[in-house]
Amino acid sequence: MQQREYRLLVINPGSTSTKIGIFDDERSVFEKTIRHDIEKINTFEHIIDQYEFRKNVILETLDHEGINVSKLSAVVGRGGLLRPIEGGTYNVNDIMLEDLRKGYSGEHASNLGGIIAFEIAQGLNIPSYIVDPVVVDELAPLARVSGVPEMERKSIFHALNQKAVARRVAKQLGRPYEDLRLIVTHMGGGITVGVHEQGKVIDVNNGLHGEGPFSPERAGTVPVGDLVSMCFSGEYYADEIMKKLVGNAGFVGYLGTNDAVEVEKRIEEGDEKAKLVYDAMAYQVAKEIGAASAVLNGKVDAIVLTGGLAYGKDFINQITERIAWISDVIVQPGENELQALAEGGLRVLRGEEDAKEYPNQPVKQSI
Ligand SMILES: Nc1ncnc2c1ncn2[C@@H]1O[C@H](COP(=O)(O)OP(=O)(O)O)[C@@H](O)[C@H]1O
Ligand SMILES: CCCC(=O)OP(=O)(O)O
Repeated sequence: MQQREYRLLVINPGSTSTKIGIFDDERSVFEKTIRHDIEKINTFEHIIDQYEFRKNVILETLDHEGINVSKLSAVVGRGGLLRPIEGGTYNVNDIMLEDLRKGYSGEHASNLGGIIAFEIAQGLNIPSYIVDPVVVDELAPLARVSGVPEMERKSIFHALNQKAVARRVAKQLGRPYEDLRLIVTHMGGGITVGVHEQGKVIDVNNGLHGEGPFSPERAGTVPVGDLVSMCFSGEYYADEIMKKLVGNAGFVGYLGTNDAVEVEKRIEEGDEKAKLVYDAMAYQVAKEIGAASAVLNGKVDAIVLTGGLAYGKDFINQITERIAWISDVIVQPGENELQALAEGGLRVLRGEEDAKEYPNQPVKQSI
């Protein structure tokens, strides 16, 4: 049996699931995806209200598996809607906890990653970290301009998995990530299409607050005039509109489920509405990839399709049919987030990298 140096608990709260893993150094010894029903998630008014529920689910799962947390060296969580920052591994500190609790840049399940990691680690007197949070911001100045002076485009995306998968693909292609021009499309509860150039994500749709394709639970880009009318119809409070767009749109809005497997089952049973919505999501993803290819002047080394939805064969076929003319399409279903979290923590534990202190140098705005 190989001797381990470090044992890490890694925690990845997504919009539709909580994923956890135990890593002995780089080696995964336990992984579990705990899926959450939309009905259960909808019983909580705010993301922070899910704290006890998600933490208990994690602790119960570990207990059930007979995993003794007292042997851990560190806890690493996926982080959250903080201020825009550069990528890397960050210590969970007080300012970060405050920003995660209030949702500095909005509400998303990943806000809970740092908070739960901190709570578990504190009880054990070990460090807690977050790695490449969803607010990693490497946008080019051109990509920041929205067209409305009061609004700047923001970088909110699956930074952790997009970077991890891009590096994995670079390895497969035998080239440095920094030399490649990639379009990485993560398709999970949210969908983000990132333009990777010289090792940076220079443009990406804001996967949370209404940009890009609709997703299992989010609206993506919507007709703006109609949205303004809805906001001022007198029928909704602001937080109701936000929940409609983020959480209750996409599959959930049209079909009442965030589960693509369930949608595929309905299609097989002849449900035409399910088919139209599923096909429309594939269509919108392909359209966004087409737009991303224009950012790179059509010179694209590879298009990568990843995330839970990439397991859907028909979904991937539909997207590929529309984009294969642009470049090679590489499908990497699922995600590499647990491994990426573990590796980010290990780099710091081994002294290969210093943990960054939040909020170190917030990213500059362009105008
Ligand atoms: N085998 C599969 N075939 C099709 N879709 C799948 C499959 N497995 C998971 N999915 C879908 O992927 C989506 C979740 O993706 P995931 O990346 O796990 O999301 P998140 O991390 O945002 O919770 C769900 O809609 C789920 O139904
Ligand atoms: C907030 C962008 C990242 C995201 O959408 O994550 P999930 O797909 O896990 O909800």
